[in-house]
Formats: sequence, C-alpha cells, structure tokens
Amino acid sequence: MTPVDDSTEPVVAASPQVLAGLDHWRTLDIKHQPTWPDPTAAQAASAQIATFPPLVFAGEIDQLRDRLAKAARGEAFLLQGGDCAETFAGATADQIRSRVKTLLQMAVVLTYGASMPVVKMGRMAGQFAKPRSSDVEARGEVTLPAYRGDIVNGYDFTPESREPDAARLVQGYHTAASTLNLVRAFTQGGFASLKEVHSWNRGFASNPANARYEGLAREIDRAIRFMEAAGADFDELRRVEFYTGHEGLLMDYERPLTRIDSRNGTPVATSAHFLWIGERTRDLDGAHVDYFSRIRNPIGVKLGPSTTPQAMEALIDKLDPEREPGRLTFITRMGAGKIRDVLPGLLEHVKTLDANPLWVTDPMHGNGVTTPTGYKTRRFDDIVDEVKGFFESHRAVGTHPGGIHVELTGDDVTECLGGSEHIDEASLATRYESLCDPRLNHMQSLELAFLVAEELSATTR
Ligand SMILES: O=C[C@H](O)[C@H](O)COP(=O)(O)O
Ligand SMILES: C=C(OP(=O)(O)O)C(=O)O
Ligand SMILES: [Mn+2]
Repeated sequence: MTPVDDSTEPVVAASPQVLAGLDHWRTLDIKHQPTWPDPTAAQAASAQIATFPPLVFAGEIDQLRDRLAKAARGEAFLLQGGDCAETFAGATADQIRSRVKTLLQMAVVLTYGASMPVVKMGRMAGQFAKPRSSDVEARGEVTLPAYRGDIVNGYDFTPESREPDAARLVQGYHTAASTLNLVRAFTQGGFASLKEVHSWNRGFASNPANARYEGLAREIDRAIRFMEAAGADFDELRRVEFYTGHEGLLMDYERPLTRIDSRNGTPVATSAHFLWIGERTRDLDGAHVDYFSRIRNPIGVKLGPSTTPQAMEALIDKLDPEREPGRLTFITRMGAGKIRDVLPGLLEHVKTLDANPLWVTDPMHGNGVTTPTGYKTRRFDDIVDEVKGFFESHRAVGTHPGGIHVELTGDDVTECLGGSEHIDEASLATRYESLCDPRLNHMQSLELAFLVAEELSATTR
C-alpha cells in the first residue's frame, strides 16, 4: 500500500495481523452495500482506487484528533455541515464556494458570539453513499432500485440509471479529489481570511439573517482594525483549518483508501479526515464497527433515540478502548420530541465511565416528515427545538455540548419548512434540489448559527 505521510522518519510496516484485521469486516454481517451487477468490475474499481494517492494525510488527521479532544473538554466547538448526498454534478466551483462560505459565516457567528474556537468540517468531498430505508422505490406502477448516492447509481428513474455501476467508485474518488482541491484553495489561499468576513456575505440574497451577519462582520472589522493599529499581525489568520468528513458506508470505496501510516505502522482512512458510522450500520458485531475499530482516525457514531446506555458503553469499549482524547464523537440524532428523555441518561452513564467522547447534535435526522404531496422535509422549529434540548441536557448533567452536525447548502433552496422566510408546504416545490434529505438553505443555516451561539454562550458563561 502507498504510504500516507511524507515523514522522513523510518518506515514502520504494518504487522501481518494488522493487515489481516483490516479485512476482517468481510467475514461479518454488513448492511447498506449495493449489489453490484458485475462484482468483478467492482473489485477492479477498488483495486484501481488502491493505487491512487491518499486524499488526506496522517498529520492532518492527528491535528484534527487534537482539536476534537479540545472540543470534548469544552474548549472548542465542532461545526459539521454539508449536503445529505453530494452529487457529481454539484461539484462545481460555485456550489462548493457557496457551501464553504456558508460554513465560514456560521463559524464566525459561533466564534464571535460564543468566544469559542470552532473546528470547521465539511460534509464534503466524499459524502456520496446513502443508506436507504427501502431497497426499492416505486413510482406508480414502476418499481426500481432505490437511489443509493452518486457513487453507486444514478438518480434518474430509469432501470439503466438505477442499476449500480462500479465505474462510479472511481468517479467518486476523482470528484472528491477535485472538491477537496478547491476547498483547500479557498481555505488556504486567503479567501478564508477574517479580513474577508464581509465578502463571504456577498452573492447571497439579502434577508434578515444576512443583515444580522453584516452587523457582526462590521464589529469584527472594527476589532481587526483596532488590533492591527495596536501592532497585531493578521497575516497569520489568512489560512483556516478546514477538515472533511462523511459517513464511512461504502466499503468498496473506504477499504482501498485505507493506508498505513509509515511513522507507526497503523492503518488510517484517507478518504477524509473524519468518518462516522451511521445510525443504520452501528451494530456492535457488524462489519462497519469492526472496520472503524481498526483505523486511527477520529471517528463518529450516530446515536438515535433507541440507544441504551449499555449499547453506548459497548461502542465506547470497542471503538475507543484506550480512551484516547479526540478519538470518539457521538453524534446524537434523537428527534425534538425525544432528546430530553433519552440524552440525559446517556450523558449520566458516560460520567460513570472513564470515557470522554465528544458530544455533537445532529438536529436533522430525527425530525424528518413527509408532506401529503410527497416532499421529505423538516420543520426549522423542530431543528431549533432539538438543538435547545441538546444544550439543556448537557447543562442539566454538567457535560459539554461540543458541536453541531447539519445538512445544509449555500443555495437558496426550499427544502426545510419555516425559518424567518416562512417556507411553507406550497413553496417546497419552488426549489427542492436535494436528492435525499432536505437541507437548511443559506439563510436558515445562518439563523441556526446565531441560535447556537446564544445557547453556547449561555452554557459557557
Ligand atoms: O441521510 C440519511 C438517510 O440516508 C436518509 O434519511 C434515508 O432516507 P429514506 O428513509 O428516504 O431512505
Ligand atoms: C444517513 C445519515 O444519518 P443517520 O445515520 O443519522 O440516519 C446522514 O447523516 O445522512
Ligand atoms: Mn441525510
């Protein structure tokens, strides 16, 4: 396997046991994988990906682990956001730029509002594979395989498009690489400098959240001018750390991108800095948990409302046996009506263990509803309510609310109901573009950031 770092330290090979362990998941029960019509083509695609360079590097992954350890201690806050399902066609400069700008704006609102360092992470450059409730989708008389994300099959409702196509695995890698390239350019090349805080707001339709943001940007500008006059060097702030993460679902993609860190002989996933296990694939004895237990990256696990304290403890034991700071993040997605009943019990139980996971709220996935006209949507009020329940639970138990994980886009889509634009059921049809779950639009994302900043500063005060 190609090494994953550029260190000049001696190369440490992985032991035969470690290498064999990386394929142990193949012997276990596995869910939500496509049935490739041509398994040989899928094997060939995986073998080809195994020869491609890693997308991220071990040193960056180590750095992220440190940052997440700080967030778990209450000294930083994680912001994770992006599409439910990235598409190949959506990997355009405009769309990537507007998602990055939205995340930078949200991060500034959080940093300034709560005086807290924000770890920025896109659900980007690899969020291509989707678990689905049903293997098939029926429209009228016609039933076809469900859309499982662009890395598996096409969204068009035809038998040809819905057939899984292994060539998409390779296209997924290249799309991730070009997305990441642009994200790195935006975040390292000066565009993400705090001096650009106003320009991130440009190009978005004016609305109340933007106006509130402008006010904050003016304050930041004044503070920068003052600090510069006082001799501070803001060139240091030209670059921001920006990490990538996605659900580590599709093993024919993840396994060939798993490489050995030659500084220490340990395996790392190099498809992204951070991977998480979804709510539907977190079985303790299943393939995904086994694979994740063997990679060194910081990892997440989604926890839905049925999670028991015992199930959570077993996940900690299996995925973070060394209790390593920053290793394990729990992303709770309980639903607004359930979070206050379920989360406090999990938090209380963690306090009795010697573990310190990072707690992040995903206020999206427990709050899905389908309209009579068939749109999958979420109410902004429910999303806000779950976020509030998350902060309340942590305040009550005395643990750290460490981050937020949202499905969003920088575009003015109409996918989630409510927000101060009052998107209603009738307007969903105006601009519903998601191929899977409904995302917050630019304005709803900013509104949510202001709300989280208030909650966070109330918690840290
Ligand atoms: O993003 C999460 C899941 O893939 C998604 O919610 C599944 O949606 P479905 O219930 O329409 O299959
Ligand atoms: C599949 C997802 O979520 P969950 O595993 O929480 O259902 C997702 O994050 O898109
Ligand atoms: Mn989703």
